[in-house]
Amino acid sequence: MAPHAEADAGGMDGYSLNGSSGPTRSVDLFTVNSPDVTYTDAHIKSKYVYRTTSVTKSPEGKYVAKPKETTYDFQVDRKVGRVGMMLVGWGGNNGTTVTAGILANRRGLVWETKEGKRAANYYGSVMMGSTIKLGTDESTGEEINVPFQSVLPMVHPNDLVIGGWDISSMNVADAMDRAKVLEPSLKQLVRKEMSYMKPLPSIYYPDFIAANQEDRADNVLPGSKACWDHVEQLRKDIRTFKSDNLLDKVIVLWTANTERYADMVPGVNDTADNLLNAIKSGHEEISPSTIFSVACTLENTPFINGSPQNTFVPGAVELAERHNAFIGGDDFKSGQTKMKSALVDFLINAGIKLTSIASYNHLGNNDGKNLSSQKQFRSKEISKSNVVDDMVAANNVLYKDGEHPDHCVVIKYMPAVGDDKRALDEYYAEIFMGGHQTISIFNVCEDSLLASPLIIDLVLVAEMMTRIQWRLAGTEQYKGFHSVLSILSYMLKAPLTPPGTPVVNSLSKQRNALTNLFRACVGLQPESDMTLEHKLF
Ligand SMILES: NC(=O)c1ccc[n+]([C@@H]2O[C@H](COP(=O)([O-])OP(=O)(O)OC[C@H]3O[C@@H](n4cnc5c(N)ncnc54)[C@H](O)[C@@H]3O)[C@@H](O)[C@H]2O)c1
Ligand SMILES: O=P([O-])([O-])O[C@@H]1[C@@H](O)[C@H](O)[C@@H](O)[C@H](O)[C@@H]1O
Repeated sequence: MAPHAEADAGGMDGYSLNGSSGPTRSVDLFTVNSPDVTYTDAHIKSKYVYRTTSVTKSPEGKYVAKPKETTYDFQVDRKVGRVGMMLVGWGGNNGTTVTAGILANRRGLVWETKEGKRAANYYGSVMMGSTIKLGTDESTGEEINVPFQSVLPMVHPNDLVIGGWDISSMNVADAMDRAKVLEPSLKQLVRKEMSYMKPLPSIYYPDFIAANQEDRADNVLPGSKACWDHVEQLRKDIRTFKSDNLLDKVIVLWTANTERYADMVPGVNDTADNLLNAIKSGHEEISPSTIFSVACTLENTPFINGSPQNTFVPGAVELAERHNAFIGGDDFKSGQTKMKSALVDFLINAGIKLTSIASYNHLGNNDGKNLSSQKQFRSKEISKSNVVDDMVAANNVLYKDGEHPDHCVVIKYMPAVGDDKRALDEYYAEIFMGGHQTISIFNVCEDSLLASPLIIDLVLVAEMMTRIQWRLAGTEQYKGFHSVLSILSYMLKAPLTPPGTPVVNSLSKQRNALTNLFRACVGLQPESDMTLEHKLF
């Protein structure tokens, strides 16, 4: 097996060497009994009536709301196949942590901590750790909830074959030590397997990440700016990883350092053809993450950006659309911002006028070190700041056009705290009759233990989307979803959406979109939570 690929995990799938077992594989937990749903060995086929409300404005300025129905046919490929996950930045805190976590779950490991035994789990993964309401028990009326991962035939994270790249040559076990995230008692149980895992050399363009990262860069391909050889090498790496591990498909995910924003340069990154030509001519404004995006698109391999930089320049999006390749991003929504997108949703939808948000955090990991450089911080400041825009704009009762809460984002690098990020937030709001409400939050968490489950969710949902097709009822041709996977938004701070479509940051709306798409694929209507059955009798 190729050295960079995951060494033989040693453990057996789904069984434990220590008596516990990881999350069950909730396959075939339920079927839908409906004339609109057909199950074959190969597919789940559903007919779905999508109901929306279209609004127009009358000459008198009144809104006119009109119910609208569109009927779609969905088709889900039930064959999961062998799936690979290639991480860019595999040797980082997130990369090593998610790798150790998957190995520990695969083997159902249990380890000692000062608070006693701990068992492997997938807490923090919405797919593996949460449920959705299936319906109501016909006889008792109680809610029936099922694991999110059971709604559609998804790849189980325990089965992911892991590989990737890093500009640091350190093997993934030693890099796990460097990350200082996991308990020594756990690390010793996965160390041997991870010591065989060696990141592939990557592309390193110093100008895009902090200068303080240079001392890690001992595993780099020749060339310090864009060149076509880099695209071809990454494509070859993906093909080799796929063939060496007998994979049916690979998902590539960027969890490498935050890059500075790339300038938008007409004639360079504004169109697909210009971008391809700019790479061939070695233009200095093409970032490593955009090179990865182009390479993945040309290999028809989904590429997800877990960092805040503008990887998906217009040319990269157009290229993905041209090749019907999937892309998604940006920036894992892990802790402080996830909380913000829920709290702001609650406050504003409760009619409370949020007037200022002060978001401060400090952390001492390598991500924090990279973000201590202004240009890289600016990328993060943008993704952390825009998360309230849609919720504010949706409430014209509280906010006049253009009015919005004050919002500041501060990130400081404090080596002493390592990966244990401290997030301090103050939310200040106007309430009834001139009153004020101040909400202060102090949130301490190992940043990588929040981000790693999101990596799993992003890979699982992106892989699932490669097996879902749709057509308008009555037409012949099924096709895939738009190249830009906005359905991934729940896991991301700055959701990338198809050009010209709105960005939704509200955490509840994002989760509803994910839930209801999965329900639609098995012919179920959205859960309205009206529970009329408990009100009309
Ligand atoms: N909670 C979180 O951890 C969180 C949340 C949101 C976003 N992020 C983002 O995820 C990314 C990774 O976070 P982390 O804590 O793992 O950081 P990290 O610094 O520990 O890991 C990044 C890794 O990327 C490698 N790298 C840098 N440039 C590379 C390149 N061109 N090719 C391949 N490897 C490269 C580095 O050597 C390092 O090992 C950062 O951009 C961070 O902002 C993290
Ligand atoms: O917790 P969150 O708001 O999603 O975002 C985190 C920031 O608070 C932190 O400063 C940064 O280093 C992480 O990469 C991550 O982006």
